[in-house]
Order: sequence, then structure tokens, then C-alpha cells
Amino acid sequence: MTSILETVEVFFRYPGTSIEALRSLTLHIPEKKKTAICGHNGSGKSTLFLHAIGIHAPTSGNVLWKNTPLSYKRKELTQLRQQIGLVFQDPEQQLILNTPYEDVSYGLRNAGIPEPEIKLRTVKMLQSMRLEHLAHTPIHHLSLGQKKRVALAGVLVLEPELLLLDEPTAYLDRISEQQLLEELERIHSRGMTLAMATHDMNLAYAWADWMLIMNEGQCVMEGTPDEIFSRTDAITALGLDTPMLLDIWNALPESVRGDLRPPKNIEAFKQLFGSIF
Ligand SMILES: Nc1ncnc2c1ncn2[C@@H]1O[C@H](COP(=O)(O)OP(=O)(O)OP(=O)(O)O)[C@@H](O)[C@H]1O
Repeated sequence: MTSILETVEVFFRYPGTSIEALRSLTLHIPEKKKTAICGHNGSGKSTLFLHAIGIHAPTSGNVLWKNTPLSYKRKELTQLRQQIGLVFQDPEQQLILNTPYEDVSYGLRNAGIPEPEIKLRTVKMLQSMRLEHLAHTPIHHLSLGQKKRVALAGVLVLEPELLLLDEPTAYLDRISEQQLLEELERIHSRGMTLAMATHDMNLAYAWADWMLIMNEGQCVMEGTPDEIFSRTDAITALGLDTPMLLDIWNALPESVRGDLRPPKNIEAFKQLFGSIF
């Protein structure tokens, strides 16, 4: 598997704190895949993302983008941030202008794109995120779910090669979550590499094709969701949940499960049950 982003023995401590937020963190984010990065609160997921776009630099160790260590010079960082998009957990941290239109066009203007193209790309992006009717509404009038969509649109419009999402489904209702996942599926099918930090093991199991488990600033497990969740004892020892569907599946008698593969989502589960019973 080719890595698009990797960290090699990265240590990092926030100024004025005594604990290493990242402790010899070595991990790879594979190109073209959908990677779920899971771990407890405080395990270092957000700090990793902030290193990926060079907001923080390691105290020691290296962050590599396409096999090349990051340069922290202003010009190179600006270029890097056009290739790696980060959607923050809290949209308030990300949205700086007054309306969705202004916010989504801001990054394009910063990237020096000509004005007519900015207009075209902004309108298209707002349409594809179902935000066109809110284009000129003050951002503080939007719901949290709408703000999250604007924050995602503002990053996607720059067409990054790697999209990092920090808890993108937190506080979203089921329909908004479903719509977001469909949008992610669309952009992934066009070739974008995705990596999502999430606490939701059900989501990680259903969504990801690769998983990284972080604990206390280190990457302690990596593999496909099937590989990760076959190690139930290790997951439980880390205080993490196993996916509910997998728990139900494992509770079924062997005679029912047979050689079938466990379903990843509720729709697949219903279909399979329909065929068994
Ligand atoms: N701005 C900051 N100043 C000081 N310490 C920080 C800061 N941000 C994070 N930390 C510390 O760094 C460690 C890693 O935090 P981080 O936010 O990266 O974890 P996380 O896995 O993203 O957590 P969560 O799931 O809660 O978002 C924690 O010990 C946290 O207290």
C-alpha cells in the first residue's frame, strides 16, 4: 500500500504541558483509501491532523507528505494546505466569514484563482452540498449541521488530494449523517483519499477500508476493520467498543452464521437475515 501521509517517530508536547500529546507516533495513511482513526479522547487524533497540515511541527521526528518531509516555510505550507484539507471538529473554529458564499470562496481567492472561476466553483460547490438556498444567509443563523456542511464545502472546493475529517458526524442527526456519508462516497469515488477521526466504532466498521487505533499519542493497531475487530480482547483492553452489528453477529449460533461474512451495516444485516430466516 502506498502512503500519502506518514509520521515517523513523532514526539510533540503542547507548550506549558507536561504530557507528550504524541509519543513516538509512527503511522501511515494509505493513498486512495478511507481510513478511520479511532481512539479515546486525548489519544492525539486532532494533534495528528494539526501536524499533517503543519499547524504544529514535531518536537522530534518527521511528518512526510508523499514520502517527503514537510517544509514549514510559509510558501510551502500554503501549497501543502491546498493538497491536504482539514475539516475541524468544531465548525466555529473554521468558519471565519459572514456567509457560506463568502466562506467557500475565501480559500479559492487565497489560492490566487481568477475571479470568474471562483464564482463558478463556489456556486457549484454550494449546490453539490445542498447549500445554495443558504448562500447569503449569515453563518450565525445556520444550524450546526448546516455549519458543518459549509466547513466541508470550504475545504472541498480546493479539491485537496487528502481530506482529513475530525469527528465529522459528531452532533449530526441520522439524516444529516447519512447525507454527509453519501457526499464522502461521491468524492472518494472521484479519487480523493479520506481519513476520519471518530469515536464511533459502528461508523468506523461500516465506513472504513483501513483503520488506525491510537492510544496515548501512539498508533497501537492498524489493519482492515475485519482484522482490527477480530482482535476483540485488544480493543476491549483499550477501553474501546466493538461494533454493535458484529456483537450481534458473533452472538448468533455457528449454524446460522455458517460461512457468511458479517454484514457491515443495518441494511446488509436486514437483507442477510431475510435470506437466513
Ligand atoms: N491546545 C492544547 N493545549 C494543551 N494541551 C492540549 C491542547 N490540545 C490538546 N492537548 C492535549 O494533547 C493530548 C492529545 O489531544 P487531542 O485533542 O489531540 O486528542 P484527540 O484524540 O483528538 O481527543 P478528542 O477525541 O477528545 O478530540 C491531550 O492530552 C490533550 O489534553
